[in-house]
Amino acid sequence: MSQPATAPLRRLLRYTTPWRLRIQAASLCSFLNKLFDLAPPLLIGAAVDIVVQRENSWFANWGVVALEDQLALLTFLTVLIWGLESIFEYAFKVLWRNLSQDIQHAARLDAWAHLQKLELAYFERTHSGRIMAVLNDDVNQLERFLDGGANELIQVSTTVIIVGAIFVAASPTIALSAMLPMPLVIYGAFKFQSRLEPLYGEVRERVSRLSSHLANSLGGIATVKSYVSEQYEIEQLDRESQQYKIANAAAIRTSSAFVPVIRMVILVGFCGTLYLGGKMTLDGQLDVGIYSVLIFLTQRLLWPLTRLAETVDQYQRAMASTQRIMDLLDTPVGMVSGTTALKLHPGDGAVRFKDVGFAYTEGHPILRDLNFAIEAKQTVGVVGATGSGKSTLVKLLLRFYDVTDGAISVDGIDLRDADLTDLRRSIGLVSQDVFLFDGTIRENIAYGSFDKSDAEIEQAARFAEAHEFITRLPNGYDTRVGERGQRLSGGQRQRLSIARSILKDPAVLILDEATSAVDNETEAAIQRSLERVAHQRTTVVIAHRLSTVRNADQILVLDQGRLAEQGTHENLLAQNGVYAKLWHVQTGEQTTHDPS
Ligand SMILES: Nc1ncnc2c1ncn2[C@@H]1O[C@H](COP(=O)(O)OP(=O)(O)OP(=O)(O)O)[C@@H](O)[C@H]1O
Repeated sequence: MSQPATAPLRRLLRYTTPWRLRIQAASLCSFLNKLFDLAPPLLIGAAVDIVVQRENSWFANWGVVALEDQLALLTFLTVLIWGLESIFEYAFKVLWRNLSQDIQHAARLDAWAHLQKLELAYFERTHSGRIMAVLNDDVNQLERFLDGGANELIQVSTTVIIVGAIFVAASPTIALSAMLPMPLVIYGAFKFQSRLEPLYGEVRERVSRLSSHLANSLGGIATVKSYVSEQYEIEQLDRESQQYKIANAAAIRTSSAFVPVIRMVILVGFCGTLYLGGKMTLDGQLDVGIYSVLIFLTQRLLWPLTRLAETVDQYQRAMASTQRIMDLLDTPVGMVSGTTALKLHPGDGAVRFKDVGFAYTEGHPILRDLNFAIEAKQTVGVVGATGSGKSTLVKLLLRFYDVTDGAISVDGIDLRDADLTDLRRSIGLVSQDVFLFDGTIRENIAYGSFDKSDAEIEQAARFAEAHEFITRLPNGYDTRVGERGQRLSGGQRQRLSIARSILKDPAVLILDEATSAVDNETEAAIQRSLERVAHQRTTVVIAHRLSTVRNADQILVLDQGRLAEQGTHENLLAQNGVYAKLWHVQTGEQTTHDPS
């Protein structure tokens, strides 16, 4: 959720406070560079003045009477001014470019760091493409503006002020005619700006939809191919891309009109200077030197003002991007860590659910009145029909979400009071959806346990019965697994994920359908390694196949979010309820307790 719309420039200035001194230095260099850049017309005026007025020239009035000395002074001033102009040009370029690099780096990193703090629910309601658009496009847009646009803005303003001042000093009448169109130009620029703002907002929106679409389709490329939906996907992208094109076309139509309009308005001022100044010079009311200065300066005014459109344009885009970056940075963190340390070691980890209720959306409870306790080192099976809330229960234990009612505690500490990092470090999750990062096997096993040695990584792999297949791979532990581990089989991926959990050495291990997607042989191997790992820690096993949890210390049977039954396999069969029915369906067995 974004904060109330504060002006983006103000938000940018607040964000860039640490760089304020450097921004001021860069702005000063931009100003000084423009100041010296505007001096050559004055030098031309002085040259004309020397050759026309000779001993009555401006220089002569300052005490330099000899013509040769006047020319020498003019040459010296030219070298000095051009030298200073070059020095300040170098300085402002280096300063602005380095600033733009530092700020874009910080913005990207801050946004990424803030994203890491946001709760799972944020990612469920926000498209990944939209997030990527902020981290890439918006940050780059800001970088481009700081790289060139900020300097442009300062230099255009400097030009208008200095040229205006020279005109007023030279001849208020001509200044009036030259500057007459200026309010119109500035009004026009702001008018354009306000018209462009929503248009660019729309363009940004379309870009993010386009990225979302791409990210989504690429993620499901195997499904696209298996359903032969390539043409459909092309048409979908065509539609999104068309929308982007249309949004851009509207922005282009408006922004393109600016330069021609401005040029024609400035022409009025230029003609005024030419005609009025010429007439006054002919009448002897204006020095010929000053007349030439004014002519050249009007030219100097023309181009920066025609570029004003581009600059305003760039500014506008940068502000739209800033708004989105700042919105992301200001997104409140919905899941605040508690302060109680929770240093669990294998052998600890008694879990208690007390009157727990939970709803993803208000009014639609998924879990209701859950009451159960898991002793430390116990293995607990959680079973129930699809959609009964098994995975949700695990998500609550990891505190991906907070309970709506009741409380969950580990070793007597309410999860909401516990330090979140401690809590998640104490819990290992092996789920059906294994996620491997695009890196080596070694990096993937060590993910989250970055300080572990190669020997420990290998030992974890042996425990997970993964070592053998890893050593058969061309580069062993250094084999790259590809994006999302695509180059490995499902069973291999699952074994790596188990190795990762073993290396983490958590007090509480959660297996969410960990073996449901693998063949019998792999399942047996995985079961063996899991049993080895499970016996010394609290383990929660979610399974559809009841045989997986048959030996658990207790089994929780969920039915539409409620705890329908609870007990050991034998107890539950004896109860002849939901569990017993499921067992019969899965095994085809009748039990001695079955009265039918
Ligand atoms: N992020 C979510 N937002 C909204 N509803 C959700 C979310 N995740 C799950 N649900 C809903 O919660 C209910 C329980 O889902 P859950 O994944 O916990 O069931 P499950 O018992 O693990 O199912 P399965 O055995 O199919 O994995 C389902 O009705 C599901 O639609």
